[in-house]
Amino acid sequence: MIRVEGLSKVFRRPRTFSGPFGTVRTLFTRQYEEKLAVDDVSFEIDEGEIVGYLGPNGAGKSTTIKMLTGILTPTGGSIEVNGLVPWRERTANARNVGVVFGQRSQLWWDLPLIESLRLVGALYDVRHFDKALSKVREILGLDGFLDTPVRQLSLGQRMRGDLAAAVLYEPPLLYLDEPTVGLDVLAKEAVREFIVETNRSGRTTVMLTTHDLADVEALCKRIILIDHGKVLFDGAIDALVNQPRRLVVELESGTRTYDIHDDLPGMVATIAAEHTIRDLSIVEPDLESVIKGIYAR
Ligand SMILES: Nc1ncnc2c1ncn2[C@@H]1O[C@H](COP(=O)(O)OP(=O)(O)OP(=O)(O)O)[C@@H](O)[C@H]1O
Repeated sequence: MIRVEGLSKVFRRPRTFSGPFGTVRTLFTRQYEEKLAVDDVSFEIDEGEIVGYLGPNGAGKSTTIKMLTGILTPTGGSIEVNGLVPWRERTANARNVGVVFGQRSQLWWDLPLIESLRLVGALYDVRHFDKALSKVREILGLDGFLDTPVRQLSLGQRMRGDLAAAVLYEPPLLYLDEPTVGLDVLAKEAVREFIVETNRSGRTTVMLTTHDLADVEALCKRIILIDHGKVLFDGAIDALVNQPRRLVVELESGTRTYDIHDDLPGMVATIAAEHTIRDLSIVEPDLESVIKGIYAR
């Protein structure tokens, strides 16, 4: 479904100067600095998968997604989405993908939600609009606010409207960039349920970017972790979390950690024979600490 190989993106921006006459220098020197936002990234995503594409702020996630949608042209490497090269066949590619950017709406701000959805329907040539709408309005619970202008919607309502617009034309692939950002727990739950249902009923492939690891635990079997534009991990979450528990001991010389395999009392006895143990604790491998550990490597 998605094949990415050796993908890179370099942004070139004018070098800015601070201090007295900084603005004038910026305007006249014409020096540029380069930022390698995505650096030799490769992965494949199969039909029907839900993959979490995770990384700290500035890691290169949105830049990758923008290249996958065709908004940005890569500096190097190749991308194929459903047999198409996104930036060359941008319109055809757009029909294959639904996109939600949680931080900003794709809807028309001044139009009532229903009008925005009608426009999406017309743009994407949705033949049986009423049928398509009735499917999403029920599952996303749009009824109370279909006639409200988008600018007056609460964040949770707006997100549901954006999700509706993204799936109205039944694309086989969804890119969701922080779809639960800023939502309360119930609204997050509703969005997650919608994603699961869309993936299950239509075999829709989902690539999800989020900082909320509860989203990841609820939705993804596989994650791709990136930082500084590079892939640090690509694999099953189970493999990450099914790591041994860790024993953390406070010794006089400082803190040490050990993987716990089987004989915990024996391990403690061995350590105690050589050191004075001040305190000890056992740490379960949760996703957050495992991911933090990978970033820190
Ligand atoms: N249009 C641009 N021009 C110059 N630099 C850019 C541009 N867009 C992104 N960058 C830089 O590229 C890097 C990657 O940015 P990107 O938005 O892909 O990160 P991200 O992983 O999505 O981060 P976040 O979690 O904060 O959204 C950052 O250092 C960012 O400043």
